[in-house]
Amino acid sequence: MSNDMSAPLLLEEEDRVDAANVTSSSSTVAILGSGDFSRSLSMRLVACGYGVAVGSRCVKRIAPGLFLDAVELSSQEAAVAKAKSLVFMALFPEHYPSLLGLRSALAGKILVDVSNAVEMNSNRPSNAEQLAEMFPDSVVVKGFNTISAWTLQTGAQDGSRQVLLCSDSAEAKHEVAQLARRMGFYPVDVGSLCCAQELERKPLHLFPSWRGPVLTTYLLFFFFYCYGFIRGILLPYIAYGQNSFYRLVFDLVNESLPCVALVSLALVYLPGLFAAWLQLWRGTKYQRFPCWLDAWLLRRKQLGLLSFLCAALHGVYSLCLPLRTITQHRLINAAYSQVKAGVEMPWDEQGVWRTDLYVSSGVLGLGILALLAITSLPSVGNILTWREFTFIQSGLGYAALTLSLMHTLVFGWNFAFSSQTYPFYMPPSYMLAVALPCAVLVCRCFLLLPCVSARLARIRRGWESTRKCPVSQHPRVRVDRTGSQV
Ligand SMILES: NC(=O)C1=CN([C@@H]2O[C@H](COP(=O)(O)OP(=O)(O)OC[C@H]3O[C@@H](n4cnc5c(N)ncnc54)[C@H](OP(=O)(O)O)[C@@H]3O)[C@@H](O)[C@H]2O)C=CC1
Ligand SMILES: [Fe+3]
Repeated sequence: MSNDMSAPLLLEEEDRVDAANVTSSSSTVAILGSGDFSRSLSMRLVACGYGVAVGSRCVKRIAPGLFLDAVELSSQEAAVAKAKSLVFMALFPEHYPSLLGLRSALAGKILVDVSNAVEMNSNRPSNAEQLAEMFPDSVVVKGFNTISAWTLQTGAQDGSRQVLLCSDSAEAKHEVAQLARRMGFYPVDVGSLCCAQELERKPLHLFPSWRGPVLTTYLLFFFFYCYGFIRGILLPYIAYGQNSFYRLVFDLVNESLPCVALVSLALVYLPGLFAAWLQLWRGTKYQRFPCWLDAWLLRRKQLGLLSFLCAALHGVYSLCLPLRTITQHRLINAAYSQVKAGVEMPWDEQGVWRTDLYVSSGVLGLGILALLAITSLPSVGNILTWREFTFIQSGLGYAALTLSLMHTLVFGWNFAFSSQTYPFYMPPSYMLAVALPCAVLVCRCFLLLPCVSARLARIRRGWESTRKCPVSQHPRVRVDRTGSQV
């Protein structure tokens, strides 16, 4: 039995056929404990046609109307006796020892452990393994712990629909999977009971894969905002006494957002380039990447989505520009001055081109980023072939990076022509922000050179292996005694 958490297996469709054979009379399920989880689970089970017997230490204490009428409320012993085979342990693991008296009654039954861990780094065995040790004549299945009582009540329309299951008994797992499927969930087999620890810790994680990307985005924003403030507001104030602190709330945020979007988009493609360079340098793909590179490669989707968020916010901010008092003030003043002086604004052919190029590249870049974000959704990505997915995420991703870079460069160029207002100020953060994307695009172009890309393709197909990984250690290539490949 596998204990590989990285390759969960969706339990087979055949369960559906078995599920259809379940009748309420033959399939009473017992639930020990009469708390929140028990109440929600019993509601769901009754709705799905199961008979339910809830076992409580004191039935009289259960408030009337708390459970559906169809649910049989009884003592723990009576509930266990009514169960055909499944017994849900809807109580906290510290209370498991109080059930030791039911050991013989529970023998041969499947105990479903729904409990969760309370701390991340405990050295103790999982709750499910402890339960299995306490009841050696029963079979323990870990599952349903990642499903909230609320999701159980609403019938899997809200919240996660996956029920992760693990057990040392394939038959027991199959039976619980069948029940989960009938309740409208997707059972996912994650292996044997030694995976229970990982399952129990799952509810303790809060967006684990987003922590690094969110922190990176936040630090980038902080950096660009501070840099823009010092160069664009503080220095002009010190040097020329020019008070432009009003720019802190809108302009500076709107200038920092595209910088963050551009740099984080470059950070999405940078680890792929590092990986390619590393493979070229090592001359083999049969060596693991350093841990930091592995972690970075795994966070590309999150970085890309955050880049899209910043770009979208920049788009919204830019659309709101005409609503600002300062914009209206400047426009009306300029028009008034021109009318007063009797001069007409000359047609600036180059300026028109620049602005159109700037707006158009920005809109196209944002559009492609939106497409990338949509295809990164599992439901959309699942219907694409690997080739289609790579084309969109890599091919179109580089197109989005190029367009965003062009948008920023043209903006800088535009600004250079209107810099009279801020003699000290040329959007400095923009100049910094374009450096990394430029480097990424240049490296990518180098990898596209025919000789380099052909060598990389040979390495990635496993045809080439050089000095860094001796041929004899190569997993796919064997050498005979004379040293030639066979
Ligand atoms: N609530 C949720 O959304 C989720 C809960 N879970 C898990 O489900 C389990 C139950 O959670 P929940 O229903 O919320 O908890 P509650 O506190 O609401 O209910 C716990 C029940 O345990 C029973 N119990 C049995 N023996 C004892 C004892 N010695 N001392 C105290 N109580 C005892 C009690 O029922 P009685 O008095 O009738 O015997 C009590 O109602 C936990 O392990 C939890 O981690 C998992 C996922 C989600
Ligand atoms: Fe812009």
